[in-house]
Amino acid sequence: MDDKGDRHDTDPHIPVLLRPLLAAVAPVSGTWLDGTFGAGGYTRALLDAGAERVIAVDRDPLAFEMAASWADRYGERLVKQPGVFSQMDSYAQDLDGVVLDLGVSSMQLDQAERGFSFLRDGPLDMRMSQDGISAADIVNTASEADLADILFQFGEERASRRIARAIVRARAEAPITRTLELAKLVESCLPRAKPGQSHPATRSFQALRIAVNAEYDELHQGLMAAERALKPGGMLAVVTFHSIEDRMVKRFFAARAGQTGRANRYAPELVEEAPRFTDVTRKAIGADDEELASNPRSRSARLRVGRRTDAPAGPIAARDIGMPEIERRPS
Ligand SMILES: C[S@@+](CC[C@H](N)C(=O)[O-])C[C@H]1O[C@@H](n2cnc3c(N)ncnc32)[C@H](O)[C@@H]1O
Repeated sequence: MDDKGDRHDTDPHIPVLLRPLLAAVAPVSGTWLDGTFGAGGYTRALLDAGAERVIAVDRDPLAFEMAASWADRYGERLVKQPGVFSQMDSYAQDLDGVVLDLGVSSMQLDQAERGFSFLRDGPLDMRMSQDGISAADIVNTASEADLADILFQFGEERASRRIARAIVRARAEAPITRTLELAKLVESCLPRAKPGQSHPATRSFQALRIAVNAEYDELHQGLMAAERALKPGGMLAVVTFHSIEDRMVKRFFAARAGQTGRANRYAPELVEEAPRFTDVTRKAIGADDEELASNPRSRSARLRVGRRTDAPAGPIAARDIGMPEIERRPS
């Protein structure tokens, strides 16, 4: 293990918005499901706050290995469940609470060999679950138009066409297989970042990661699965890291809280139904100054919370919560 690897075992991932999350869902009791176990920061906090049992889900097989040193302390109160949170209702029912802390963990980002980081050289992988198609598969086989759509729709990258063209030209010479190779290629298509601006490859890497792990689809399915798995009165808390995810969670709660109106100007008028969630956060909760100072990752984190009612669960269309869909943009 390299020096970064050693650091992961001792200081893996600082949980974001933990204090406001616990305050928003208090009092914690009964059975909870943590759909994004990661380094277990939320799971541990829920167990320590009074949860009798936490079902901890993660699609990354390494997540549970890293928790081996402390997880046994909780005995049968901690149930490790490898898998995806979109299937949470097949793992458990009648839950008192569900927490989702979306995206990647610091351990995943910091390990060069996982291929998530544009700052560390590694294989262009980005698979949280370590199976399925990798970022290299997409980069080397998708059409130029599809690449541009992924970068634009999933990463809000305005230079998507320019970058897609550069990728297709470069891969005609040799496949793009390393993270830094792609990062440099993206950088060559964009103006140099000014001080304080994010790295030019940030949006492209985010877009590819989202595509590789089908993250928007997981979120859409996961919100519906939580609705099916929660008992009346149960709490759903979701922490997001960028505007598209936050929009999806916001619109889901708005629609489920029985708020009428249109999800967007093309969508049909939402029908007023018995609310499936109440006590929904009016305004997303962000990090306070103390957390911002101690954990830069918290800068873009947003928390939204809702309480399940006894109204029957049901489906909601992806477009009604503003999920981006890959489709050709007019040229
Ligand atoms: C931001 S980290 C969670 C950190 C955690 N809250 C903590 O305090 O340590 C996100 C984790 O969720 C996992 N993950 C992301 N999407 C998932 C999904 N759809 N199903 C299951 N696990 C997922 C990732 O593998 C990663 O380990």
